[in-house]
Amino acid sequence: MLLKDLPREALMRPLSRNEVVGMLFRLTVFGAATYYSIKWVLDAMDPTSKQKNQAKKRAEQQMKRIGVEGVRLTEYEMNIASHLVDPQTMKVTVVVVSLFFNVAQRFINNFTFLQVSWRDIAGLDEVINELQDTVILPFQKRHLMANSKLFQPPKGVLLFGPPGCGKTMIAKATARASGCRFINLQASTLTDMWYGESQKLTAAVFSLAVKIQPCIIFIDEIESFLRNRSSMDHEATAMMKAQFMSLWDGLDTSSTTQVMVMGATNRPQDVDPAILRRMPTTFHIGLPNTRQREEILRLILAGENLSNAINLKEIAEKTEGYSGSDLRELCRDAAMYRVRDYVRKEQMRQIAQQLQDCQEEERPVDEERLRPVTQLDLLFGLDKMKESKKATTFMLPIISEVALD
Ligand SMILES: Nc1ncnc2c1ncn2[C@@H]1O[C@H](COP(=O)(O)OP(=O)(O)OP(=O)(O)O)[C@@H](O)[C@H]1O
Repeated sequence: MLLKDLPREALMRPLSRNEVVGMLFRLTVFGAATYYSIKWVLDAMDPTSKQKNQAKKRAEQQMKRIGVEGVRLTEYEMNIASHLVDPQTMKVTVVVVSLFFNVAQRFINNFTFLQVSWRDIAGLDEVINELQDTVILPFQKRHLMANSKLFQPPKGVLLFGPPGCGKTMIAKATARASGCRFINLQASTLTDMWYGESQKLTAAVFSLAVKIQPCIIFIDEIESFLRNRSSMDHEATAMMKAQFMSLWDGLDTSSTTQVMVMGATNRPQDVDPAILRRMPTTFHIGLPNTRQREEILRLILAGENLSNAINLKEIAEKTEGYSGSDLRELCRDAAMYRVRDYVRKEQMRQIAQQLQDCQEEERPVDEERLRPVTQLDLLFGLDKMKESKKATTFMLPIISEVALD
């Protein structure tokens, strides 16, 4: 029946109460159905929606784990919250909170769990003591000097030195000792974004840090992100750097803000001077000397089954120019020799048994265990490392000549 076929009185008569309620009900159901259908279609078209939801959940879990509850976060802050590290367990969960597919992909398989405290760092007592006085104490004892503008943690700290010498470990242990929350910010999180998104994320870094303070924003390889400005910089990059600095300066407006930016770099000469000015507290984490190398070796090998004839001093003396990370690699190699020996012995035993066609004999308990690491293992590991170092030094000019594209 068409509208014009209805009698005029039927159209003019006022609606009864039940009719109005019925109509409102139908309108509500129709509105809700339309809303959810459109949402469903948009979600189905958005390739990142599943990740967004997972990310949101993970960010919430992460916030709960570090003891922050009831704080409302924006989408961008959620993204940054995924880089939070629990200072007490020092567990970092790099999770997929990124709202952007390409960046999310990079984090997808990157679940890492780290536990770093001062006890895991050897040979850097002087740096640790200095950090204790200048950075950690102001965070730990903030209740004592709440009104003092002088006794505040520095707003910027720079750790610099060659690769593999413990800068990242120091940063994480500092956060743990000071009880700060720790945002482990990778430059790519901010720089790979579409135009405009970088700025929103940069703002989110600081707003999140303030919401969850006390907080350390850690930027590894800071020179890749805040390098010397040049006229060749992309407009978006230049704007993002300027915004980063202005937000950083903004931390100074309140004496009660407990947020610190900590950067680490192997190339301080490449860091923008304006950034260096904002990090007046610097710590040089250099290559370890003989005594420090011996301490690092002792720490790395602690808990391992070592032969009584081990002489770590000899190894420390023979590893001039090695970083802590090199020493760990050397020890790993040395420890592997005994595994290889064990496997070989096992294979020989099986072959011998097959040849004799005899039943498996009961083996003495000692044969079930790995033999201790010996001095010879360490010396073999050292030789191997020297060879590979020589090869990389030889390869470097060749590699640098190869065009990257
Ligand atoms: N002083 C140290 N004590 C114990 N282990 C160390 C020390 N220095 C380095 N290491 C070992 O080397 C590894 C790398 O250290 P870390 O990542 O902190 O170095 P880094 O200076 O930040 O390097 P990069 O500049 O390449 O990021 C550590 O996981 C640790 O095993």
